[in-house]
Formats: sequence, C-alpha cells, structure tokens
Amino acid sequence: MPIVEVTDLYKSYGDRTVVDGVGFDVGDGEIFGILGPNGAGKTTTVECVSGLRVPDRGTVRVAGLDPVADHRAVTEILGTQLQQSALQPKLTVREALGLYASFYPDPADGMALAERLGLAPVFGTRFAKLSGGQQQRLFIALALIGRPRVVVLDELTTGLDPRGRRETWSLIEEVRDSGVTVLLVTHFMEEAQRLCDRVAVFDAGAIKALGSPTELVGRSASAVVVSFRPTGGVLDRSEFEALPGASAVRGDGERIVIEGSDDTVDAALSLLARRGLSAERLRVTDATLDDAFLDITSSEPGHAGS
Ligand SMILES: Nc1ncnc2c1ncn2[C@@H]1O[C@H](COP(=O)(O)OP(=O)(O)OP(=O)(O)O)[C@@H](O)[C@H]1O
Repeated sequence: MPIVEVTDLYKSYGDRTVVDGVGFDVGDGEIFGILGPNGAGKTTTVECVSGLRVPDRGTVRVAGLDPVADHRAVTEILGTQLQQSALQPKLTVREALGLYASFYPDPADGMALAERLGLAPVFGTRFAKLSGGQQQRLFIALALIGRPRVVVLDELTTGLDPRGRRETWSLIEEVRDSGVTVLLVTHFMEEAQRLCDRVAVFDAGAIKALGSPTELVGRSASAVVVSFRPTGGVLDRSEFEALPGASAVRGDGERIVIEGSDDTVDAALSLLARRGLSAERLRVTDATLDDAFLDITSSEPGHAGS
C-alpha cells in the first residue's frame, strides 16, 4: 500500500516550470530516495508532499490526505527535517524538543528520543554550540517528535564528516525499522545505495529513472569496470574500444580502464591472451549508482521547459 502518492505534479516559479509532470508512489515502510542534479526540482517536490508548497497541477496524497487541504491532519503524520535557519541558536536541545512536542497531540518522549539519538549528553546545550553531527541528530529528533508515519529528510548528511554520515545512516535505518516511511533527498550515491529501497532520479523537473539502486545500476550502460596494466607488448586503445559492450575506455597512466559488461571483461582477457600479453594488477569492480546516475542525468544544469 502506498503511503505517499504523487500524480502528474507540476510547479512553476514565475514562467519557469521546475516540476514538470512528476509521479511516484512510496510504499509504507520504504526508504525512498530522491536523487538528481542541482535545480532538478527535488526540494520543490518534497515541499509539495509536505504541504509547504501548493502544486500548480496534479495530486499529492499522504495516507490518503491532501497536504494542502488537510494540512493540519498531514502535519500530525508527516515529520519534516527543518532547515538550520528555522531553529533559534539559543534554544537548548531540551527546549527545542519541548517546544516541538507542544505542537502535537501525542508526542514522543523527548528525553527518550534524545537518548536513542545520542543527544542525552548535550540535552542542556544550546543549538549554536552543537557539532554539525549533533545538529543533524536534533533535526532527526524534531522530525520524529510527533510520532510521524512519514519523515521527509532533505540533504540530511550534507556537511557531515564520513563518520557522522555513517552514524546518521544507521539512525535512518533504525527509524525505518521502527515502522516509519522515509523520503530522503540526497546527493550522495553511496548513501542512496546503502539506504534506499527505491530511488527516483530527477532531471530538469522530471523523473528519468525509478527503481531499486541495484536495478538502476543493472540498467546502466556499464555494469562492470575492469582495469589492468598490459605487460609484454603494446595494444592500441582502439582495440579495446572495439570490444563487445565496451562503453568507455580510459588510459590511467600505464593502466587501461574499460567500462562495459561481463562479456567485455572476457573479451579483453581473450584479446590479451591472443597477443601473448598479460594483465598485471587486474581489477574488476561492479559499476556503482554513481555510474548509473551519470548515465541517466544530462550534463547540463537542470532546466525544465518554461
Ligand atoms: N521560491 C523560489 N522562487 C523561484 N525559484 C525557485 C524557488 N525555489 C526554487 N527555485 C528554483 O527552482 C529550481 C528547482 O529548485 P529545487 O530546490 O526544487 O531543486 P533541487 O533539485 O532541490 O536542487 P538542489 O539539489 O540544488 O537543492 C531551481 O532552479 C531553483 O533555483
């Protein structure tokens, strides 16, 4: 059962259409990722889901409710990560949780939430004095204080160091495991690959691909990347480019890097063997969501039709 349903959504700012016919469903309990280049319309779309923006056209439903017409009811089941500027720097963690708890009829226990999110040691600390990672944890706590069924997290781990990012990922998994549906806007492919059940790749206001990270990587032109240092002779790059399924060939110092399929790897090794060459430091890796993202999205900055 979808808990979030977006159908044929359009939104313009002035005469610029920035969301241009977007549709997707998010299943109850899913972590659903929204990826895309800068300006692709991701934030505008999740703002329409949260009821913070009014769509020009199309429908949005959260648990069957219209986020604009049924705004109050939707805010009781949907938690949104605040932007940093929305929080008073002088508020302590305790005060911020108490204030936001007062907005809801049946809020979660702020102290318990703070403990679960590792904020107990800074319960009395002002927002401005928290580290970036602690601020992010507080934003998660505030998004969860109303016991939402759905949380919208927009670029949650931007600005965090690698450890902070990984800790936040674990938190998001815990949130999902507690039954909450997560809508996650992110620029980090590793984050999407690790966390998301499905992702929608936005580009210029439209969804260009939708599926599990594994499906999207599988659909991309290059599924495998093989690299090696040919020794015992010289081969022209064009011979590698002619291999079946080779989608890109690069020289990396003395190494050759070929993107393609499993067949490309077999053919490359056969070619070397036929010429009496060997492949030193041979490495075969799976293509990642990064590779798929670059295949799916255009290199132009996102501009939908005006
Ligand atoms: N309030 C606004 N008024 C006018 N234009 C806006 C407004 N908000 C966003 N835009 C423009 O709409 C386009 C889409 O913005 P949006 O924030 O939805 O994209 P995004 O995919 O979230 O981008 P990013 O990855 O950079 O956060 C951008 O070109 C942006 O400049």
